[in-house]
Amino acid sequence: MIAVKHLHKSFRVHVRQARWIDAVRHLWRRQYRTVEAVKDISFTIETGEIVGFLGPNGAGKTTTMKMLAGLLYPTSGEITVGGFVPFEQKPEFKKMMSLVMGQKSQLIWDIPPMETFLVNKAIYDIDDRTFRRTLEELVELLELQPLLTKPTRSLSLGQRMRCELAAALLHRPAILFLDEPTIGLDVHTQEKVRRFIAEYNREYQTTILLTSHYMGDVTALCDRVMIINHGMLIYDGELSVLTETLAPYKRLEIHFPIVPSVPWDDYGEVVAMEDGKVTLRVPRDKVAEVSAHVLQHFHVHDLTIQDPPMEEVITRAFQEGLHGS
Ligand SMILES: Nc1ncnc2c1ncn2[C@@H]1O[C@H](COP(=O)(O)OP(=O)(O)OP(=O)(O)O)[C@@H](O)[C@H]1O
Repeated sequence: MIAVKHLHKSFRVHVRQARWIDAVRHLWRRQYRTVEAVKDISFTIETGEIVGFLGPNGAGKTTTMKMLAGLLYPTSGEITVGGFVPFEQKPEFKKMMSLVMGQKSQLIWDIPPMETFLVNKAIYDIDDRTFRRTLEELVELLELQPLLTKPTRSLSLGQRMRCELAAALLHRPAILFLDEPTIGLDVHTQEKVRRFIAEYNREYQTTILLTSHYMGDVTALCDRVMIINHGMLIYDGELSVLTETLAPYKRLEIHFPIVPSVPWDDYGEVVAMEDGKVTLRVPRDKVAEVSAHVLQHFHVHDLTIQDPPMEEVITRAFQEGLHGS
């Protein structure tokens, strides 16, 4: 569905002078430098996949997404999305994809969302029946009924994002680029948006590329992740493999009425010792044995086994400079 080969994008940026005298001198002779935002990345994404696109700030995620959506022209390399070359901006291409940016609204600010939906209906040439049916379904899934006729500017961030998603999906795109769709939303709304994306993908086999700084989005939605750092793809593979390779341990949280006074270091690395709770980092191959031992020898209220926090795994990926699999 999406194929990217040796993609590069560099920007020519004006160098600002720190001293005013240099700034004046360079008014006539501006200095430029080249920022290589994306350096030789290649990947393919199959129909129906949800792929997480991760990386620190400035890594090149948005630049890549904009090239995939046809908003930026690559410096070199090839992109095909659903058989189209995005920057040619063919009307058929625009009808098959949508780009949602958490930081940028496509809703018209001064009018209610319903009016933007009607504008999109005209732009995408959606017939009345299909429009009504699709809108009905999106209104129900995203709980939009009370929002449809309120001015967009009066909506909360979460309400607006739900309307953004509806606006982006009215023409039933086969491909969805989601750039930080949950940014700034409260935990409850993040959860709602996530559930919606998962359901929508299941129902329509929509191909989704998602960037997010919230690991909850990634763990809930993506089996596969691509990690980009300094414009280069450093990992492309299963999220679970990444976790197992970079964090070959699990977290054991054990709750007691009173924490027994024993050398917990013998069981694993002690991450935290709190009132009534011990958190251990235990190698994956020792987890079953340690858990069984603890349950057998102590009065335990509760014991949970968790994967290490995703933030930790991703940070390690950047530090260890992984190479694409
Ligand atoms: N229009 C532009 N002109 C000049 N430089 C740009 C432009 N757009 C992006 N860049 C630069 O390209 C690099 C990659 O930026 P990009 O926005 O793609 O990163 P990102 O991974 O999306 O970061 P974030 O998570 O902060 O959104 C950065 O160094 C950025 O400053």
